[in-house]
Amino acid sequence: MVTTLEFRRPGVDLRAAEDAAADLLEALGLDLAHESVAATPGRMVRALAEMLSPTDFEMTTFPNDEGYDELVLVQDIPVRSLCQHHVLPFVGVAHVGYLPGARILGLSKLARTVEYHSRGAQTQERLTQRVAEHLRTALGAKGVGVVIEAEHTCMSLRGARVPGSRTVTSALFGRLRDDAASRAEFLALTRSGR
Ligand SMILES: Nc1nc2c(ncn2[C@@H]2O[C@H](COP(=O)(O)OP(=O)(O)OP(=O)(O)O)[C@@H](O)[C@H]2O)c(=O)[nH]1
Ligand SMILES: [Zn+2]
Repeated sequence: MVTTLEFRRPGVDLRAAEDAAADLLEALGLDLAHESVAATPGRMVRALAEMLSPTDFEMTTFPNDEGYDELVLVQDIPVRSLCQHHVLPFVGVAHVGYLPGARILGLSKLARTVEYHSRGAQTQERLTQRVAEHLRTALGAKGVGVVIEAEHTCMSLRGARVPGSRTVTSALFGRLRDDAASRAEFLALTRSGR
């Protein structure tokens, strides 16, 4: 099981959210009287609730019987999250790696950890740190590294309007932070798609 996310109150009231969404859209000048948009506040709330609700999972690990001591890296894990300032999506990829200790992690759990922490409204910086911290705590690895590259729609679709710009963040622990060769190898592998 995984830890509770920060910046989140317990309890979701979908009914209250739907009423508020209808008020919001009408206050912004949308006419919800027409049949084709009458259900829009409910859809909007369900879509947001889905993006804000993480799903728990088991962090399956296995004994590192062969003593594998090189980098394990999963590249291009999709990231979809919401920025906490505008509640607009930011979308991109994560590259997540670790140097195993006594145990290795089920590979899908790297992607599940990213997905778990992506559900919410946050900064990209905090998302990157949360994924790395989660893996560090759960795995007892000798090193953990996370790089996220994402486009923030609050920056590309409105405001500064800079489509195609990517924000790159990283969080490194242990040997991937402190050992120059391991750090360089990890960062070089995460740059291969850029
Ligand atoms: N550090 C950080 N900033 C973010 C993230 N997502 C959005 N922001 C920024 O949050 C800031 C909010 O700035 P404000 O000036 O309060 O909001 P705004 O008037 O909508 O700003 P503009 O986006 O520049 O139009 C903006 O600069 C966004 O680009 C993120 O993940 N990390
Ligand atoms: Zn934003």
